[in-house]
Amino acid sequence: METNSTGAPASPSGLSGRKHTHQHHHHNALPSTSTLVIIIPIIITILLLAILLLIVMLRRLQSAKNNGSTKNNGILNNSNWKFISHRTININSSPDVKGGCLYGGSSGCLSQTKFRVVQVFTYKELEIATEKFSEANVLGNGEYGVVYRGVLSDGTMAAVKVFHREGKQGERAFRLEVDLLSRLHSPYLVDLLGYCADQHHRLLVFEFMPNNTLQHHLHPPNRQSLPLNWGSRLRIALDCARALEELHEHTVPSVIHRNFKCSNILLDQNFRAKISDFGLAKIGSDKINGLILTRVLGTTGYLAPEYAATGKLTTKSDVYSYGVVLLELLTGRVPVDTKRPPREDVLVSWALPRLTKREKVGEMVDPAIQGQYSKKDLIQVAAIAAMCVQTEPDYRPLMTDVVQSLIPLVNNLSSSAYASANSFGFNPTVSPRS
Ligand SMILES: Nc1ncnc2c1ncn2[C@@H]1O[C@H](COP(=O)(O)OP(=O)(O)OP(=O)(O)O)[C@@H](O)[C@H]1O
Repeated sequence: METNSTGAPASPSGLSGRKHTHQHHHHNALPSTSTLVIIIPIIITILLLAILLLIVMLRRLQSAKNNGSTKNNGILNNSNWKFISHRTININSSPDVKGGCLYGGSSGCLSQTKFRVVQVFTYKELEIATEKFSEANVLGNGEYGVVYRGVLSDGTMAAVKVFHREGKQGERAFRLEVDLLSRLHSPYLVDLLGYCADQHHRLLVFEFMPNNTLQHHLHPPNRQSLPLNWGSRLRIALDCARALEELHEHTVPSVIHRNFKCSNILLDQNFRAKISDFGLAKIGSDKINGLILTRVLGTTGYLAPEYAATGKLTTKSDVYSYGVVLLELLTGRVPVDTKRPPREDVLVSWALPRLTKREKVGEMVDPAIQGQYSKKDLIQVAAIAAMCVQTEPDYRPLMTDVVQSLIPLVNNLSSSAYASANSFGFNPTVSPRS
C-alpha cells in the first residue's frame, strides 16, 4: 500500500493531500472570520461615534456663532443688540484677579470676545489716562464715586468712574455694571469700554459723552447753559423711551433700570441721549409673575408710588420714572422743589390735573420753549406723560407704546415750520439714529 509522506494511506484519486490542505486552510480561516465579526462592528461603532462627535461639534460651533448675535448665556436676547461672551465675574476669588485685573488680565489685555471687546485695564493705565486723576479732569461726582475725563492709550476719550473704596453697595454696583453692560450694547445705552479691578481699586471706563447730563441742561446749577429747544427735548424723550424699551421688552429676561432720572441721561455731541448708571438695575430672572420684591432704592421724586410704598418692582416702575423725566422736559421743573408752595412742590401732583386739560396744558410748559411746538404735539406729549405717571401701574403704557407715539412727532420735526422757526439755542443735527 502506497503511503504519503505522513504515513497515511494514499487516496486512490491522489486527492487526499489537497483535501488535507483545504482542510488546513479552512481550519486557519475560522478564527480570523470570528475576529473580523468582532472587530468590524467595533470599527463601525467607533467610526459612527466619531462622525456623531464631529456633527455635534459642528452644530455647537454653528450655534455659538448664532448665539453671539442673538443671546448670551441665555440671559439676553435681542437682535438689535450685540453681546460678547463674558464670564460672570467673581471679584472675591483672588485667583481670577491676576496681574491686577479680572479675567487674569494684564496691561491692555482683552477679554475673549467675538462681537464686542470690553477691555481690562490696569490701575496704572487709567492713572496715566486721567493724568493721575487730576482735579482738572473731574467730570462729576456720584453716589458711588468720582468720574474723570481721560484719554486712553489709543487716543480714545473716555469717562473713568472711580468707585469709593468703602461700602458693599458700591461693590455691588460695580459688579452689576460690568456684568450687565459688557453684554448690553445699544445705541441708546452709554457704552462700557472697559474696567479695572486692580486689588482694592474698582474703576469703570465709559464712552465719553461730551454734552454732560440732561440734568445739567434742564436744571443748570447757575443758569449758564442755553435751554434745550422743543425738538431736542422730543428727540431726547424718544431716545430714552427706546433705551427703556430695549431693556424691558427686547431683553430676556428683562432688565429694570431702577434709577432712571435726568442725571443718568447723558448727551452726545449731537445732543442725542443715552442712558447710564446700571448700578441699581434688576435683572428680571428673579421675577415672580413679572414682579420683584426688593429693597426700595432709587431717587426721591422719580420713584413709582407702589415701589416706594411696598418695594414691588416691575418694569412699570421705570415707566413712572420716565413719565417724571418727560414732565421735566415739558415744564423745566425739578421732580421735588421744596422752594415752591405746598401744592406745587411735587411735580407729578402739580402737573397731573393740568396735563389732560386742553386749556391748561399750555400754562405748564417751560417758558423757555414757549411757541416752539404745535398745540397738537404738546397735547400728545402731555397725554403720554399723564399715562406714564398713573398711580395704578397697570394703567401705565409699555415703553413700546411710548416709542410708537413719539416716533411720528419726531419725524414731523424736520418738516415742521416750528423746527426751522425756532432754531435758537441748540438745534442739534438729527443723527442717523432717529
Ligand atoms: N460717560 C460720561 N461722559 C461724560 N460725563 C460723564 C459720564 N458719566 C458720568 N459723567 C459725569 O459724571 C457725573 C457723575 O456721574 P455718576 O454716574 O457717577 O453719578 P450720577 O448719576 O450723577 O449720580 P448717582 O450716582 O447718585 O446716580 C455725571 O453727572 C456727569 O456729569
